[in-house]
Amino acid sequence: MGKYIFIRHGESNINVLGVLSGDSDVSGLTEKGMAQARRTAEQLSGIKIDGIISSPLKRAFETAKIIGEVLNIDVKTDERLIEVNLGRAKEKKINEFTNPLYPNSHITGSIRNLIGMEDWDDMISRVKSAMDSFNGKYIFVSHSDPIRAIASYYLGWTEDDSFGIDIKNASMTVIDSDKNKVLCLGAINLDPEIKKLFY
Ligand SMILES: O=C(O)[C@H](O)COP(=O)(O)O
Repeated sequence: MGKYIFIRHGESNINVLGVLSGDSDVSGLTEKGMAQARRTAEQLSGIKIDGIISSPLKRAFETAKIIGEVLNIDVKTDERLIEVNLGRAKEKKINEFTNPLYPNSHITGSIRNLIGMEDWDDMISRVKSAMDSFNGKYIFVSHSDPIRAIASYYLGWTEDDSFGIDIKNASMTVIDSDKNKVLCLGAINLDPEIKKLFY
């Protein structure tokens, strides 16, 4: 356990198509996604951490490599940080599965089982397992759903409670698991008071 800076990868080619990625690995970063990753790396310059752990998917690993180059830290990958398994929704248009009253939103729990999507609690368990394996101060580069899920867990929220959370590309969500606290959620500018915890 310790302090974790969860970073969603930068914008990917599939993100811009309005297509659900899931654990698909067909998509790397756009030029904008690379610029987002570089901007986030600059926010983090000067921190002292124990490592960078990344989802093995190309869009996340490319983001982690950009951050690692700026911070001069090698990147390790861990499958437990991979994006949610979307079942039959993988690589399909987002709005085929979201509530038609709320286009471009999240697939909600009731549909999860119907399409064979990974269970919300299972997703939380695997991210927590990764945190248990890396004790200290880490950057975890991951994806929209796992970050929203682990933040909701530490906020004491359900999946429905978190429906309004939109984890932006290359944004930072900082969790202090020793204190069971979410210090920031989807931030693109890191609060200096939070950054001090990583010196
Ligand atoms: O498309 C998806 O699976 C999610 O909505 C976003 O996934 P990503 O964070 O890997 O882009």
